This record gives sequence, C-alpha cells and structure tokens, in this order.
Amino acid sequence: METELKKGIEEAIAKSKKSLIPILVSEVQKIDHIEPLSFFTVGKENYLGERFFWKDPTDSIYLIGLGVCHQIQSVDNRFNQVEDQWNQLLKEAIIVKDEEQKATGPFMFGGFSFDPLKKKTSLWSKYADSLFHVPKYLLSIVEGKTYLTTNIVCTQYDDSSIFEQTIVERQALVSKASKEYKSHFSMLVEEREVVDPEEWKQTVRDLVRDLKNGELKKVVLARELRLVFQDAVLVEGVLEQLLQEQKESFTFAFESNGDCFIGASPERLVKKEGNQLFSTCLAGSIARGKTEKEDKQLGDQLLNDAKNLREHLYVVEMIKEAMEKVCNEVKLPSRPSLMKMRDIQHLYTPVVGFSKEECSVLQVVDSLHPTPALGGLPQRQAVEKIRKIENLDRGFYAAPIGWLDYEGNGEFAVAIRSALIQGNEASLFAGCGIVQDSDAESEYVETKIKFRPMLSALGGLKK
Ligand SMILES: C=C(O[C@H]1C=CC=C(C(=O)O)[C@@H]1O)C(=O)O
Ligand SMILES: [Mg+2]
Repeated sequence: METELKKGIEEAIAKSKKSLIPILVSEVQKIDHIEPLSFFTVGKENYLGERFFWKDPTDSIYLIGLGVCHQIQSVDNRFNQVEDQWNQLLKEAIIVKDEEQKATGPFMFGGFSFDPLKKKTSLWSKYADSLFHVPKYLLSIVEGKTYLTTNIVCTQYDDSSIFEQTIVERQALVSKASKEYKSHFSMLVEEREVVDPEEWKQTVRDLVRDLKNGELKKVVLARELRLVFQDAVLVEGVLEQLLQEQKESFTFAFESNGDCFIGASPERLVKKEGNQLFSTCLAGSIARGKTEKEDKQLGDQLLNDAKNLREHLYVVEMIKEAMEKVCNEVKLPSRPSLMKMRDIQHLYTPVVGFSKEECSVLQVVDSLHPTPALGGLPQRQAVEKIRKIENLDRGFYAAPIGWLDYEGNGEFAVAIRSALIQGNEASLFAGCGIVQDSDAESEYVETKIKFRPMLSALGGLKK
C-alpha cells in the first residue's frame, strides 16, 4: 500500500508539472480501531485549529479530520461555487484504495453561514460564509470498520520527500492515538446574556404583532449567551461531554484559525446515500419531565398543542415541497411523533425520498436552507425579517454543517445547540419558532432549555 502511495505521489507531481495545477492524492488504509476522541486529541500538537469531529445520532459514522490539505471558500452563489471547486479538485485526483467504503478517500467537511447578507460583526471573523476543509488525515469509522485516509495535494514544486515525511508523521499519530485519552475541565466564571432578556422578549412581541397582520407566518428568532472561563476551554473535554450527554444528536466540532464551532444538533438537514435522500422536520418543543409520568404528560401535551403543531406543520410543508422537486418519490408519516433528548423533546417527522439523477447533496442543501425550523415561512421574507430585527450575528449557527465524499454521499445537520469557542470565552446560541400565537415569556424559557446541552457540556450548568 505504501509503495502505491509513493507511486501516486510521483504521478501527481508529474501531472502537476505538466498541468501547473495542484493534484490531490488520496490513499485509504483499513486500520485497527482507534478511539475517535484520542485521534482528535493527538492532532492538537501539530494541527490545533485545523481539526474537525463528526458523529451521527446512530453512531454508524465517526469522522475525524486533522490538518487542512485543501480549503474551499466562496462568496457568491456559494452552494454552486463550492460544488464546482470540489469537482475541479476531484477531476484530476489520484485515488489509492482497495475497498469501496463511503466517507473515505477524497472527502471534505465544512459548512455555510446562516445568512451571507447579514451585517457581519467580529464574532465570526474566522469563518468564511462557505468554508470546507479537505483534511490531511481522516479517520473514518463506518459501521464499526476503521479507515485512515491520507490526503496530499502535490504541486509542481514538490518532490517525493513528502512521501517519507507523511509516512513518519502518520505512524506517530496512529501510535499516539492508540494510547489512552484523559479529559479536562475548565471553570465557568461569568455568564452574560448578550441581548437583554426584556429587549429580546419585546422583539418577540413586536414580531407576533407583525405575524398577525402580514403575510409572514413564522420567523425563528435566536439569542446569544456569552460565557467567560478561567482558562482556555478544552475542546476535547467539551466533545467528550457532548458524546456522553447527547447521544441522540449529531456531535460536531469545526476548528478554523484558532476558534472552534461545536455542538450537538438533533436535526438532520439532509443525508444522501446513493440515490436515497433523508431529511428531518424538527420543530415544536417542550421540556423533559422529572418523572416518567410527567415526561409522558409533557410529550402528550406537545403532540396536541395547536401552536407547536402549527410551528411543525410549516416545516413539513416546506421540506416536502422542496424534496418533491429533487425526488421521484417522497414518503413521510401523516402525523409527527416525539424525539426526546436529555434536555428537551420535539415534534419530529422524518422524510425519505429517492433522488432524481444528477442531484447532488449540495443542491439539496441549497434548496432546503433555511427550512422554517431555522428561518421561517415564507422563506425569503422570513430571512429578511431576521436580518432586520435579530440582534445577533448567527454565523454558522442554524446553518448546514457536514461532509461530502467523492462519490456524492454526504450528510448535513443544521448547526443548532451549538457554541463558538474562542480561547477562554464562548458564545452559545438558541432560537425558537415564533408564530401568531407565540408567547414571549414561553419562547424565552424555550431558548433557556435549548442552551442547556452546550451549557452542561461546558461545565457551566448549575445542578
Ligand atoms: C432554532 C432552534 O431549534 C429549532 C429546532 C427544533 C425546535 C425548534 C422550536 O421548537 O422552536 C426550533 O425550530 C435552536 O435550538 O436554536
Ligand atoms: Mg418552538
């Protein structure tokens, strides 16, 4: 296998000398199991600020990336541009692998900001509106099998010494990652609501008045909580906590230039496997009960609550319509069920479809984002409203985050229940769907519940 990587690199350098464009070499090895968190932690030494972590709710896939061998960014027409740049890179790529397995080989991880037209603050200066990383090393644990992909972008100026360097580095990574991982914690010293609660509730009241009088049916409003810690927050510790406490969610971390966007989202935007497409309608919320009986009562209340059902129905209508455009067949249950996480329960409708030919994951992301679970209805007007009245730079919060492989498989979640970690500070985000019969006080309480997963993982939740 290693000689094949060497050959691949030599071929890529020769190709690059002729074409003058960089050439990607991607080699996949099946390896013994490595703990995902160990691999992530070991990457800190050489790749701090260039790591990502992803786990899906069924634990069927773990993806950990270290280093950035190629970066994709774009400004206008961003979903198409990312796709074009990705296809450009893939066109000449040299792939060395023995076995077919999704989420291995040429692969990228990243996401988009919620609204590229929103006025920017310095909060998200480390994240472009579209940002994808092709990792140097990718650990993929897919249905219990472990793979290590090594990606190298070769240019006309390289020589085969990059082969030797890579082999040495990769052996060191794998052997260190096989040792045990120790967790750490930081202490929270201050908690600050970035927007005054009364001001936020007033915005909700004003919005409810508009919803009663205009064509807008739903707008999702969010707010930010800023935390200060004694020491720099250790992303590994936060991830460990999220993995333990939010098993039913997508757990993700995406580092960029020293900051880290991290979270545990229960909400899939889209998954594509072959021509099968999966999406999720998740909107309408209530607390978990302290006892089983109370929990069931609350769940039943949610399933029969007109306001929450309305909030949910708008999402179902929009996702169904968008999926029907790209699918030959779309299936979904006629009524929502409950999805329960540690801190909250939601109304949930899964959607399955068979995609038409030539329909890519990013095209589906483009047609869905933002769904009314994050934006509102009608979509464009709701986003405009948020841009105008919401006192928050959402950045990557509530926007698509996920991965794509070279065969067109991929999965994106919407990045809610999330936080942006910046050294010894963090911003947490939480929003809720405002409809005509929303009550500002209850919506405020709902956002408080939605802060809990991240607050707890950051060690800041008072028990
Ligand atoms: C916008 C968020 O949640 C969405 C997802 C599920 C339920 C929601 C709700 O009931 O309002 C929201 O639409 C968030 O957690 O920040
Ligand atoms: Mg709600």
